[in-house]
Amino acid sequence: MKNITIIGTGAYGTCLANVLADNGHSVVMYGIVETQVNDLNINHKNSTFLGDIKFNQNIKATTDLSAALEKTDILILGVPTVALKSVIKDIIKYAKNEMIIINTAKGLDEENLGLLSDLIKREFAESKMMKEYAALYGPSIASEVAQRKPTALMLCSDKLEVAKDLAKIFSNEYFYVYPWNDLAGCEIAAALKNTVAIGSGILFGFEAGDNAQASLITVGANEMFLIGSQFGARLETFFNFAGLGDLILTASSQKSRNFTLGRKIAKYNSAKIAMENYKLTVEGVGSAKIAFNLCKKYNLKTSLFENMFQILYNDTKPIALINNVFNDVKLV
Ligand SMILES: NC(=O)C1=CN([C@@H]2O[C@H](COP(=O)(O)OP(=O)(O)OC[C@H]3O[C@@H](n4cnc5c(N)ncnc54)[C@H](OP(=O)(O)O)[C@@H]3O)[C@@H](O)[C@H]2O)C=CC1
Ligand SMILES: O=C(CO)COP(=O)(O)O
Repeated sequence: MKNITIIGTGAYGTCLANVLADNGHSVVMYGIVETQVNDLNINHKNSTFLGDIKFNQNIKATTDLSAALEKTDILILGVPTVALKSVIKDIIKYAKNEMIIINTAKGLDEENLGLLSDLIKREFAESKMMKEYAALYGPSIASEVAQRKPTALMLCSDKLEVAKDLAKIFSNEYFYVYPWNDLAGCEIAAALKNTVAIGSGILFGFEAGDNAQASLITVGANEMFLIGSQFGARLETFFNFAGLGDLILTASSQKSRNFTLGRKIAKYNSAKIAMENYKLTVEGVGSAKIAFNLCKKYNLKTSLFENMFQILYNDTKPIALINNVFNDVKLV
């Protein structure tokens, strides 16, 4: 049994804490909001993010990072991409021993137009506190995981043996975790599917039809691979749970925040107004900008990512997506 620390008391961190506590591990969550920490310790709930769902009573939560890192074997990063750098700096300050780091944030490194794994490895390098790096990706809406509904994912690490060992720690009768070693492919797929989901939500909001939505998801999958191949991503990854699975889920489920933002963009006929009115974590906005800049850097022609950038950052009317996205598509 492992000592596992989860950074962030948000939706995803909490549902993973539940899986790991169900598997008999010792789980401590670190959060910055005292009411959330108290809610977890006293009521075994996370009312802010997951309503009335009751969690495993063995989960402990704290606002004391030093205490949270007392005996950590495995550290799970459960905060959004924008918070990663500052969180890692704090972790290094209080870390007591070498840890396996598992990232769950679905994003990319905006500053260096690179992978989050490279950013995280770089941030930890000098401290020598990172024993191994891995990431958990796949179709896993937090509320469903929290309700112990069947979910299948990929545990990715450059080293397949490490991925196999970690997959066992997460796996149980409702959480099916498969080892995989194409980290670049999983990360690109995880980050970019969110932008595709916003686009799919826009089409849904405009009642463009199921044909259009399925076609948009297809364009998205092709362009995700095109961008991913610049990082050495493998085509197979775009068919596994981290690739196809998460793309289908996020680009079609009304439980997805990215898809929901897209619906609101259609409703308000403006991305700017929609974003002002929707304050939940939506990773696809940042990914759209990074994808656009990656395409410029590598001289790639994409239709969906170009249109999504214009809609999200230049207040182009969202109807442009329907008008433009199927013109001159490049398929793999
Ligand atoms: N929700 C889901 O279904 C899934 C999410 N993910 C990914 O997981 C990542 C986290 O998402 P999710 O849990 O949904 O996000 P939420 O918005 O639900 O929660 C984020 C949590 O991180 C906390 N946080 C933010 N900054 C810091 C910080 N500096 N130190 C400590 N805690 C901090 C937030 O605190 P505060 O409340 O104060 O903002 C909040 O508790 C995202 O990249 C997302 O894409 C992956 C799979 C599924
Ligand atoms: O990544 C997710 C499911 O796998 C969660 O999607 P949203 O962030 O769009 O809610």
